[in-house]
Amino acid sequence: MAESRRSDSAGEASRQRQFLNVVSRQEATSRFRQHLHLEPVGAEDVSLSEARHRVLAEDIRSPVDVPAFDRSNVDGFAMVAADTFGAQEEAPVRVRPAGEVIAPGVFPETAVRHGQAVAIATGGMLPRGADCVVMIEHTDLVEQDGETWVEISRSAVPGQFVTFAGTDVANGEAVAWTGQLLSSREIGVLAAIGRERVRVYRRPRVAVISTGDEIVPPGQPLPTGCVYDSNAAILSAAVEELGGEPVPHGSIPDNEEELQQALEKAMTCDVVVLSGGTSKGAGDLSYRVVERLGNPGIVAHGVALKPGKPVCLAVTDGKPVVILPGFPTSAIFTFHEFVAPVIRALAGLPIEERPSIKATLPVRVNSDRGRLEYLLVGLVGGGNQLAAYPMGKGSGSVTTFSLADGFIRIDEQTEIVEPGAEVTVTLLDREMKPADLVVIGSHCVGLDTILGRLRREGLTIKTMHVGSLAGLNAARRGECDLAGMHLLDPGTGEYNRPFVTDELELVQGYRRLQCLVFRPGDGRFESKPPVEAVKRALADSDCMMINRNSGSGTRALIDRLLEDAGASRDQPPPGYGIQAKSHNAVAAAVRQGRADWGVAIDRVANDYGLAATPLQDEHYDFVIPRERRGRPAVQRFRELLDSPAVKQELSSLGFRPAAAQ
Ligand SMILES: Nc1nc2c(c(=O)[nH]1)N[C@H]1C(S)=C(S)[C@@H](COP(=O)(O)OP(=O)(O)OC[C@H]3O[C@@H](n4cnc5c(N)ncnc54)[C@H](O)[C@@H]3O)O[C@H]1N2
Ligand code: MOO
Repeated sequence: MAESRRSDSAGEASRQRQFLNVVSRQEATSRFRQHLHLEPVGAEDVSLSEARHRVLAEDIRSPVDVPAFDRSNVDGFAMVAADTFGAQEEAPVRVRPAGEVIAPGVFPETAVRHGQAVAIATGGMLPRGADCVVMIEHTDLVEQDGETWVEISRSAVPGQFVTFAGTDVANGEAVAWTGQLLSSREIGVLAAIGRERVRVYRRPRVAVISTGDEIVPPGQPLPTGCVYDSNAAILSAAVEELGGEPVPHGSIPDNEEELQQALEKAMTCDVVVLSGGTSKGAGDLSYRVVERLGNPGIVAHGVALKPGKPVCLAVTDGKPVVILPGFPTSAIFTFHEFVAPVIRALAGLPIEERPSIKATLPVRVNSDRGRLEYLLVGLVGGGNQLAAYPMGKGSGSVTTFSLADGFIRIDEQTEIVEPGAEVTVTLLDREMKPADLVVIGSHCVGLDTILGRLRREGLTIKTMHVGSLAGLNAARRGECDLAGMHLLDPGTGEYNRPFVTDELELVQGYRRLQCLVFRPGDGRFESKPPVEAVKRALADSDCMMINRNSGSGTRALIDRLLEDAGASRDQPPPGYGIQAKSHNAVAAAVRQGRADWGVAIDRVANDYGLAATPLQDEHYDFVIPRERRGRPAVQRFRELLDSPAVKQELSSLGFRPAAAQ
């Protein structure tokens, strides 16, 4: 797959059309809406058992009273309240029992007169003449001179323990309205008024098409260079959430004919959503196929938005056809921006207003001039001290949208937003639930296992992987409960402790083994001490390294290793400029042959089937803001960290608990 794409595009690269005709978001929306009929696509009758998550297409009035009769709310005696006046424990009043016991569902035969009481069950129908019910606990049956009496030890008022007919729902009262999304709660009411079928809007059918030679359906092996089709899954699920019916059309390779056929089939749906191939690059075919649609066809291709610039909006005979950018964050964002409101309208749902919340941006953000930027953020902190952290994984990320709490807008004119700026965060969910434990900092699978245990204990945890230094700073500002870090102080050669300031407490975590990693069998490195191995690498002009980002502990280690091996600062070895941001990225590059050596922890090297020569222990510790030490989730974290079970689990993952030092 990857091969054929490469050779095709080599020929076509020079022929790609270069530019999109970028318009503003408002302009794109108005051009798009102008050609659409934003009305429900139709209605149908469904039974109540199929009605959940459907949108009502009728106002519903009750044809009955609920309850339909005056109902007793307790087990006891139905009687005339006036007969109980003055009754008390020491001076009960006596009435005569009438013969009947009124069970629910039975029409009472007895008419109650003054001086009488009829036994009645909860849910029973109040008999003629009675105006109250006295609970059985406040009565006693007594025999005197061969006669039975009911003694009443509490006085009652008229209406006591009775729900009169129509109190809950009156005959003719409206109980549900057109446009209402039916949940279990409304469905209960509809059943109570006797409805078995309801008229609901037909779900708009939304064709979902993925495009690209490299797109592989989940469940199949993933060839190198390919990606799993996540867009189809998230878009289909989002369509359902919006009241539509997703119609999957699979992923179509970069072949114009096949794409044309898929589009023709998809045209039976009410909305067509494609993803990928919307840029004007050589392999980008989607827009060329959509371009052939007429009346009017493409109304906007290129919107001054980030993410989402290459989104392509078309309408043909009133039917929306949208090509979303292939990058997952761009795809879902532009879907929510342009397509979701259309699906809601076609499904008969009202416009959705997302709630917003004020927060402070703790870090500097650079934005492109000329594009309205939607920056996804995670919120941490509490009360009126929320900090909005940019999620920062870019348009290609699949996790950003699922982890973010909301987004901020950076307008077209703004290039820099300074740290400390107050921002308005539009929330993705309707409410912000505070987590029991907020963890910011460097990511580690060892930490993941402890957090996994806390989650299983029912605690809610929010994690943000921003790196050691940003985590440390967040902890200093009190934005998190815990920050995982592995910072090497080049001056002292000590990990973490030199960075701990007064407001923080250092908690010993565990040790990870940093190694020189390379492919097994590479004679330049195998069985050689690290400095010797790197000397050989330096002597071989074909040998390519992979570096780490500056500021990381691993980078300090790499620089020291290169210095010890005599590398020139002015002429760093090939690959020094490539700065991967994680152990995994280093291992993947070496594994796939894009680099020959790098530095990573041994556990990751093992996972990627690489050989690893030990360099030194790295200390992965935690800092906790002192003011947060008393929080139950923090205490529980520390207990777990010290527990034999966790220590054993960490050892099995290749880490050494600090105490074992
Ligand atoms: N020279 C330029 N190149 C690009 C520009 C530009 O202005 N000039 N714009 C960039 C922007 S912004 C975006 S967004 C992307 C969108 O490109 P396409 O819509 O043509 O998407 P593809 O190239 O097909 O794919 C992009 C990316 O997304 C992955 N992808 C595609 N489909 C799926 C899927 N169903 N599930 C998961 N991932 C998917 C695909 O493999 C690519 O990695 O263009 C930039 N380029
Ligand atoms: O604008 Mo693209 O949609 O950033 O990734």
